[in-house]
Amino acid sequence: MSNITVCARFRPLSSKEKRDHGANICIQSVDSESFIIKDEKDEGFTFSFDKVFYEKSKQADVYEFLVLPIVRDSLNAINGTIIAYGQTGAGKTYSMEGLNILESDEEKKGILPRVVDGLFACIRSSDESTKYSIKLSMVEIYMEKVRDLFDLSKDNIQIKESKTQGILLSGATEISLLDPSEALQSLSSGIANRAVGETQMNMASSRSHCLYMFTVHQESTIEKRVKFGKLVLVDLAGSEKVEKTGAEGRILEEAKTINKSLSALGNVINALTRGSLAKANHIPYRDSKLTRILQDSLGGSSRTALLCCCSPSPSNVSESLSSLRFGARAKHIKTSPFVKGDEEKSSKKSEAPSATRDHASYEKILEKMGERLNAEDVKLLEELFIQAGLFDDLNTTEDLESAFQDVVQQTISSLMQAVEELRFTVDKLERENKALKERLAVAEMFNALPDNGANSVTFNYPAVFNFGDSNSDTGELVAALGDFLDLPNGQTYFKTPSGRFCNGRLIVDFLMDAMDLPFLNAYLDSIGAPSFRKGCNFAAAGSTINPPTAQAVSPFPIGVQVAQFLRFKARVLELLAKGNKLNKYLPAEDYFQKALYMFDIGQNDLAGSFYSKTFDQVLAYIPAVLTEFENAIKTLYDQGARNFWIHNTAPLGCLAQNVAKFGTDPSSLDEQGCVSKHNQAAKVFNLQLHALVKKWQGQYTDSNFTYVDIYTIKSNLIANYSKLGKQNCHSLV
Ligand SMILES: Nc1ncnc2c1ncn2[C@@H]1O[C@H](COP(=O)(O)OP(=O)(O)OP(=O)(O)O)[C@@H](O)[C@H]1O
Repeated sequence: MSNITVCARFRPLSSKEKRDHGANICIQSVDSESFIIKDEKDEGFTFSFDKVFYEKSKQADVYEFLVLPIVRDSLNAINGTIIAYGQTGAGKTYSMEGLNILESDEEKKGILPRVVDGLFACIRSSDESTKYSIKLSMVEIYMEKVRDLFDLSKDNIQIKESKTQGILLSGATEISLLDPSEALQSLSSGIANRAVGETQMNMASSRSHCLYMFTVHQESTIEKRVKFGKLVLVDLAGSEKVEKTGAEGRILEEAKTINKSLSALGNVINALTRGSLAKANHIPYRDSKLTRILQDSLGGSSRTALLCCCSPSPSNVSESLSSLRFGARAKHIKTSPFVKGDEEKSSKKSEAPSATRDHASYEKILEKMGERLNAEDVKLLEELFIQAGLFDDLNTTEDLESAFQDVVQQTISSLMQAVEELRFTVDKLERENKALKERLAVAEMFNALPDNGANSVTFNYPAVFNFGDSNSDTGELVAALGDFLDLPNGQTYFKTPSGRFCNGRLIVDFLMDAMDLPFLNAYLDSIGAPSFRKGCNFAAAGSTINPPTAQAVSPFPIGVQVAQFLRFKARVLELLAKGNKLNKYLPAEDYFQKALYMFDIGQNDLAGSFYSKTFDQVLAYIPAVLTEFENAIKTLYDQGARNFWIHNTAPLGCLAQNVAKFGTDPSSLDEQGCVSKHNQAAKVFNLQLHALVKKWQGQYTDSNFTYVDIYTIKSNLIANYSKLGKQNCHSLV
């Protein structure tokens, strides 16, 4: 007999997924039956199904391949079932119903309206000697209760089993369908009664399993024969992880019930796929209402099709993988003669009067189990039977065996689920632990500072003298080169290129704002009448601490910037002494002592060395860079500077140019996609710089040194880049 037909369907990316990950997808098509999916660790898994419907597939393709053959069979009295499986928002309802069940757009129509058209078309074209009638029932399984969607007062429909008709829903409303448009109206009113909740994953997420059951009744006037074909379409509730949806309270209970019934479906599929062991392998249909109703479809002689709906987005890859694995397992189910035997067994069971209970056999079995198990386990099993209410159902030795297997299976599956949940928790805790350790390291770094914390930072300086590179260059390099930057530099705040290598403001601009001081003018930008009253900026893009070498350029290394400062100071003092009328544009004499001296430099020393040095050589180079820094600080101190802010170096490995140059091998990248070695070098540099700042504070006791941990601030921005509306982290360094 044939296997279940299993297909995978990938919907197009949603707008949220596009916002979070751009156009990235985690699947790569191999052909119309196979594809490769890459998980979070970039490991690829190949899946093959009867057919794969990619993002551009049409609703009609899905119907024609997966459903139409089953619709045709149902008119030949062969039962058929079509199941849509997948995470919330993966496209199950879209595949089943289309955008709206009453949608007349031919392209977007889902499976259901096509089934309706298909059934009526087949009937119209059949020969006149056969009379057909179609009936429709619609139920949903919500919180393990079967509700009639055509009559909500029937909210706990019982599932029965008949020897001739198989599984039946006792008392469920059946509507006779006379034509396609009436059928669609009936479906639409049933759908409107579905329980829908709201989760973060999908605003209109269906929280129940919905079953559409068409019964095709046919009567041959020639053969005087009556036949039935049952066609069941199942739109399952979402298979997502509870943790991801942020479910709480009732929604959490719903999610747990959904997950339980879906894992029961998985267990039934697992048990069925064990093939020849089937005799010894009890199929736990009774573990959930869903599996009990689908008993005929999954294990009987009906034809079954499974559509695994998935998102192609990397953000949903673990859910997609679990849906695909479910589909891959289902592919191995064979409708086997054993299952028929099992059915017969079940029907015998329901017919057996309870008075014939065979307690002697029951005890005999327990005795037999005692030969294999110790007394404590036998006792435990007895208790489990009582808890599961199995005593009342135990009529024969076979019942007992089957109940025993049920209990064992249930215990195994709940243990497996517990292991899976524990694994997930361990993973989560490990991740949290790692993040906490990193935060702790940073906090320790800050605590070690003699003068740390926002409260101790004084924003009370008459002027600022700044030294640095492009991070704080407000026009120095552009003035030096006599060059202009084009837009987009300056476009978001200044509305014109401002000499900054930035679209808007730099950190130094925000700091000046916070200190109620005007933006700093570049030392060389002296055309017009720039005011240097509140300070001066010597930072120039591309500059380093160490002097340039044949391998590394540096427009104005820190030594030159300090020399420029000395010249600036001498000139100011000279002009002040002359009582020049332009003095109002110059700092007052005492400002040189009261001012804040800011430094944001060193990143180019590190990043530049990676072009000519090995990682170890870069690390070995750091002390020389810091010695040069120390000389600059000493010169300024000797000149009367007393307030110093030292910015450490940002995560260089996240700079776009470093990723492009040094990050082509994926193993060189960290979890954020940044070059690990560059970030490690920045951390080593920062640790040594931090120690040096502490040394200065001890050495220059009449001064204030503040170490500014820009690395951590930027790391946090990078880790949260998507929340800031950025497509990657590289624009944040
Ligand atoms: N193949 C597709 N083409 C275009 N849009 C799609 C496709 N599949 C799904 N969508 C859209 O994606 C969104 C989520 O799909 P849908 O509601 O079908 O998910 P679901 O799996 O049924 O979720 P739930 O389990 O919560 O019911 C909907 O807006 C739907 O219109």
